[in-house]
Amino acid sequence: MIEVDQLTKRYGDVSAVTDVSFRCEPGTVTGFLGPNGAGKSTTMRMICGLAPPTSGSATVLGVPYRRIANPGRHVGVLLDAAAQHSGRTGRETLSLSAHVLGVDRERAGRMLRDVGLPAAAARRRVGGYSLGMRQRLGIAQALLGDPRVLILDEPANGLDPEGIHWMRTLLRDFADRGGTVLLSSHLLREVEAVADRFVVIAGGRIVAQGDKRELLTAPGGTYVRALDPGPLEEVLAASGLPARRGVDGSLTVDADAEAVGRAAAKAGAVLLELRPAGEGGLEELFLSLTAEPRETAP
Ligand SMILES: Nc1ncnc2c1ncn2[C@@H]1O[C@H](COP(=O)(O)OP(=O)(O)OP(=O)(O)O)[C@@H](O)[C@H]1O
Repeated sequence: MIEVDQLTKRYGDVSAVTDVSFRCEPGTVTGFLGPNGAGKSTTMRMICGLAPPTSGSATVLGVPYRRIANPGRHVGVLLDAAAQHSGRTGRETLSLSAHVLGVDRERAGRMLRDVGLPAAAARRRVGGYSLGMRQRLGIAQALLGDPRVLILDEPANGLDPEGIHWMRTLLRDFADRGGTVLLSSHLLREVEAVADRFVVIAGGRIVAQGDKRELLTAPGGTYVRALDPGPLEEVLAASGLPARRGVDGSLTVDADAEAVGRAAAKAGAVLLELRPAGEGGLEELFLSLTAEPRETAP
């Protein structure tokens, strides 16, 4: 279980994270999504005790992370795969972690094989690893202590398609055995395939969270994409039907298709798509929720 309660982090004048609250339950994978600079890493660092919050709190397994004795035996963390010591081999890296955690070295060897770093790869120095190999090593490290919770920041970065598939299966199995997973990723299709719940953050604030089914089947309304969205947006606004613009230029309108179609006809808009909102899966939801507010002409 992970509980995040009104976490806020400011760096001087920069509000990195503002009033963020969510829970991750055992037996579930929670996808933590947001555009670059949204506040995902900062939130995860606060959960893991690496950045003190300006206000608010976070607990893992009921206590602040820093109060967990030998945390690697309870919580597997992968925040920055590039941060590993480049002069050590993969095997040395994991043996050292096994020693720190009090895990037998045989398990370290097994973990390396399990994550796809067999003997030849494990004997090489980490400095010569590809990003995908570093991620695999980081995942082996996170799993080494047989934890009940996994906190992974962009674990699929740099993995090849086989690696991404492997990761998905691993996380699903982990959760199905009662584990708790919090996972951030830019790979929306992958998150959609594996996560049970989503937390979406933009500009440091939570813009949506909930069950996958609830979020992806939710809002109703109409999704419309026009060759030039500007005039349509103006007619919609003048008709009392304000639209949310996605970063792909689409508009989501709280109205039925007929009302939007009539507005489009009035605007003389050339439509490329007109359909119920929510059919475009996680990607569409993400784009509509995380679009930057548009600057209006003076
Ligand atoms: N140490 C720091 N000092 C100042 N500003 C910071 C610091 N760390 C993060 N920020 C700022 O906080 C905001 C959130 O950054 P964060 O790294 O948490 O975003 P993110 O969602 O993880 O982004 P990405 O997907 O690009 O990794 C950004 O505006 C970032 O510039």
